[in-house]
Formats: sequence, C-alpha cells, structure tokens
Amino acid sequence: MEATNTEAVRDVVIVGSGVAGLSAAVYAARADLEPLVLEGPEPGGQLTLTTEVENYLGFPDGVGGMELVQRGKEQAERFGATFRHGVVERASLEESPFALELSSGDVLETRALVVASGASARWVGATNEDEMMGYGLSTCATCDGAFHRGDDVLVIGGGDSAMEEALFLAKFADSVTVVHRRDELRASDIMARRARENESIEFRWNAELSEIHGSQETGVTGATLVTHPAGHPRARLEDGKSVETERVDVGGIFYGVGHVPNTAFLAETPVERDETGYLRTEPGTATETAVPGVFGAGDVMDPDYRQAITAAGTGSMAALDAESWLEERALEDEPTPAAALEASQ
Ligand SMILES: Cc1cc2nc3c(=O)[nH]c(=O)nc-3n(C[C@H](O)[C@H](O)[C@H](O)COP(=O)(O)OP(=O)(O)OC[C@H]3O[C@@H](n4cnc5c(N)ncnc54)[C@H](O)[C@@H]3O)c2cc1C
Repeated sequence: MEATNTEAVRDVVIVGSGVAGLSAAVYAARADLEPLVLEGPEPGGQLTLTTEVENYLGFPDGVGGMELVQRGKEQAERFGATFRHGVVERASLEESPFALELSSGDVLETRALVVASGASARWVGATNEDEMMGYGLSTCATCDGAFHRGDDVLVIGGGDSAMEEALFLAKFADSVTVVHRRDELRASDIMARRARENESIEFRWNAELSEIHGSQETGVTGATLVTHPAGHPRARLEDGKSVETERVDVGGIFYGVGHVPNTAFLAETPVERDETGYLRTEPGTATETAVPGVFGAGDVMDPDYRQAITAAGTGSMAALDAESWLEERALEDEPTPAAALEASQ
C-alpha cells in the first residue's frame, strides 16, 4: 500500500470519532502530537443515536448524545486535533509507520495508531426503526432502561444479550416481554434460567417485531408482532401465510440481538481479534495490541461494559500509551554518542 498523497507521516491517527476516539484525541492533542481523527461512517459514534445521556459524569441534568460528542470534538480541536471524514477500508500494520487506505483511495501514514472504531448494534429491520431509534427504541438497556420506569417494554432477541437487557429492564419496567423468533432461547443456561425465574419477564415465542408505532414527539407507543408456526419463521413470513399479526401497546423497545465490532479493516493485519471480531489487547496491558504502536480503545475491544464513560477512559489510556510508545521509539532511534560522532566525521 503506497501513500497516494503528499501528506507527511503523522505521529498519531485515531480511527473513530465516538467517545473513545474523542477522548484519545484530547489526550494526544494535549501532548502536542497533533492527532488526526478519522470520523468514519458515523461521526460522533453511537452516542449520536440517543437523545439523553444521564450517566456521564459532569452533567447532573443529563446531556444530549449529540451535544456530548460535539463538545468533545470542540475540546479536542482546541488543543490541536484535526478531524477528517475518512473511512478506513484496509490497513497495513506490519510495522510502524503504518498505512491506512481510506474509501476515497487516499493512503495515510502514521507512526502510532489508535483503533477506536466501536461496535455497531444489530438492528432487526422493523418498519420505522430508523425514525424511532433514540425515541423509545434503544439498543442499550443499561443506558436507557431508567427512562422506562413503569412502562411495558419489549426486548427483541433470544441470546445472552437479550437476557441481559431483559433482566436489567425488569428493575424499572412494569413488564418486560422477550420476543424471540424461535421456540427456545439461544442464551446460556444460567442467563435463560435467571430470565425465566424473573416474575416481571414474559416470553413471546415464534414471534418477530415487524413495525414500531409512535413518533419522535410521542416516543414509542406500540409495536406490531407477527407470530408464526414453530420452526418456520422466515419462510412463512415471506409468503404471508400462517402468521398472526398483533398490535401491542408498549412504551419502549430494546434490541438485544448483539453487536458487531467495526474491525473488518483489520482483517489482513497481525492485530488479533477474537472469534466475534472484537479487537484483542495483549495480556496484562490495557490498550496494547499484538502490533507495537497500535492501540485499542472503547467498544471495539470491550463487549462487556459498552458505556460512554468506559470508552472515554480507555481512549485516554490508548493516547497515553501511544505517547509513551512514541517517546521510547524516539529514544531507540536516537544515535548513540559514538554513532553520532562517527556520522559527523
Ligand atoms: C441508543 C444508545 C444509547 C446509549 N446511551 C448511552 C448512555 O446513556 N450512557 C452511556 O454511557 N452509553 C450509552 N450508549 C453506549 C455508548 O454510546 C457507547 O458505549 C460509546 O459510544 C462507545 O464509544 P466508542 O468511541 O468506543 O465507539 P462508537 O461510539 O461506536 O464510535 C465508533 C466510531 O468509529 C468510527 N468508525 C467505525 N468504523 C470505521 C472505519 N472503518 N474507519 C473510520 N472510522 C470508523 C465510527 O464512524 C464512529 O465514529 C448508548 C448506545 C446506544 C446505541
């Protein structure tokens, strides 16, 4: 991969402008590393999908997701970070300086790289989901569950993610109905048992969410579910036969069908990923990957916590680690006094 433009090799490029990338940008910029942030397909990241963030430190009255990331961007720019609308398609990470190929065809070079490309929640394809995401439709119960005290809510999915969402929501909601397209759960035994034993959680088997009702003014007010004979989910739905359609009144819908880490561009690199694609850090380190000089931050390496504050935390750690790594490398590259003397003769 060869650089196709005349840009100088950067010290730090940060892939992703969600909270992790922004936090890394603030730290790297304050260390005078003039980081470049590639904003990717979703500038501002997942937080832009929520209208209200109540659990981020420093905002006692809550803050809009968009406002939070906008403020973070301004903060990073104030210290010298620059932002660019770039999506990384491929990376060459054998050794520093690393090369990143963008979808525009441009190739950028950087000595250190922070991967903060996040994870995207899977959506189910129900009618109206684009409009309602963040308005009563959510992919994060720990983030938005508290807004649904006393509501009847749906959780879509049948695996561990869905059980986690349902169990968390059961603390706030009046009732939680798990809608699953099969007639048995895919979740681990322990998670399935916990959900089944919880009196606030009910199950709707062989069912799929087809439409979300409500508006951005009213929030979610209901959902259309289609129920089909066991064992024939997709086929029967497609020919429109043998399905029952029912509208239910609910105040919230949570997707619990998993997340996909945005690491496809790392596929041909030595950076390690787990079987589901999450970036793996080296044992005993917080952000270091198998490639010296490449650091991970935020949801892209964290399938467990997935919170803005944890993403910001690891973003700052990745930038500090990148700074130390660049300093060590500069020292290594510095000629010894004897070599310097020889070179001057
Ligand atoms: C609906 C919803 C509500 C939420 N509410 C809360 C809440 O109230 N409180 C809370 O703490 N957390 C909340 N979260 C979770 C929080 O948003 C995430 O934990 C956080 O955004 C993770 O930050 P991140 O920077 O790691 O990744 P993301 O926010 O996922 O950002 C990833 C970034 O990487 C970029 N990117 C991806 N691929 C590429 C590529 N190939 N090249 C370049 N760039 C790329 C994207 O464009 C994006 O800018 C919520 C999440 C959702 C979906």
